[in-house]
Amino acid sequence: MFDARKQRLAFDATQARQIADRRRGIGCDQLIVIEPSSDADAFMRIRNPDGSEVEACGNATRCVARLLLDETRKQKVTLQTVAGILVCEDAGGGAVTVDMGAPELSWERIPMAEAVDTNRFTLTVEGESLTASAVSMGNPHCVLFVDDADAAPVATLGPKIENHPLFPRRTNVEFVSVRDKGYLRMRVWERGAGITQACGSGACATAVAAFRRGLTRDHVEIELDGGVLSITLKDGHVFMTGATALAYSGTFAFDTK
Ligand SMILES: N[C@H](CCC[C@H](N)C(=O)O)C(=O)O
Repeated sequence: MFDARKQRLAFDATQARQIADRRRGIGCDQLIVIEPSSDADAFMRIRNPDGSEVEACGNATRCVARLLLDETRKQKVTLQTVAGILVCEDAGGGAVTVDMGAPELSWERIPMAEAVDTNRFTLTVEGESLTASAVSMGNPHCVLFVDDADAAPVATLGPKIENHPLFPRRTNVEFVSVRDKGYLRMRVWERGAGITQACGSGACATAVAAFRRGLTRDHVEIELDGGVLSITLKDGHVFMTGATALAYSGTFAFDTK
């Protein structure tokens, strides 16, 4: 995460790839640059390790919000992304609640390449028919409900679905098993990043997809490899709460020389 509010700092796709590449750079799932904003407390620019600039990153939103809440001592801050403005609130004990906005459920706005019922559609991958759901939280998500997420072929099936022709802007892929109506286990293959420990926007998309299928209630705990997120669906919005383990010694700026 680079704090560029005090100086004009920008990374192109090549530089983002170099920084995010674990073999040569800092190594990360997303590169986040905090920029000034005239419409919110800050602008958050999000790049995947492959250099692609994306619309949402739930976990980064919580981390940047933590930084701003600590710095401003406010109870609530706003963060602008290319997809809109998010309201983030101190949830106590170091946790942050983000209003991730309203999910997008129409196939055209996910986006998908053809008309499907995004609640339940068939995806054919190398001759195998899979049943899936699709949700956008600003970024696209393809959610598959499986018997055991821990046994799901995330590393082999994830990239095939990420790059499936049905998703013209690619997609994040969630493999989910239902423990009960209030608890889900989720693993993720992220667009432009691969397998990660957690995907906040993916957890939000999963909660929406599960609720639409009648598998869960409107509040659910989602267990990811990196920890548990609490998701609440209320008034058409998706609220995500989770603790932040932010290793930062105050704000810092990147030397652009
Ligand atoms: N790979 C995602 C962006 C980061 C999402 C994830 N890290 C999160 O916490 O939401 C995409 O291309 O849409």
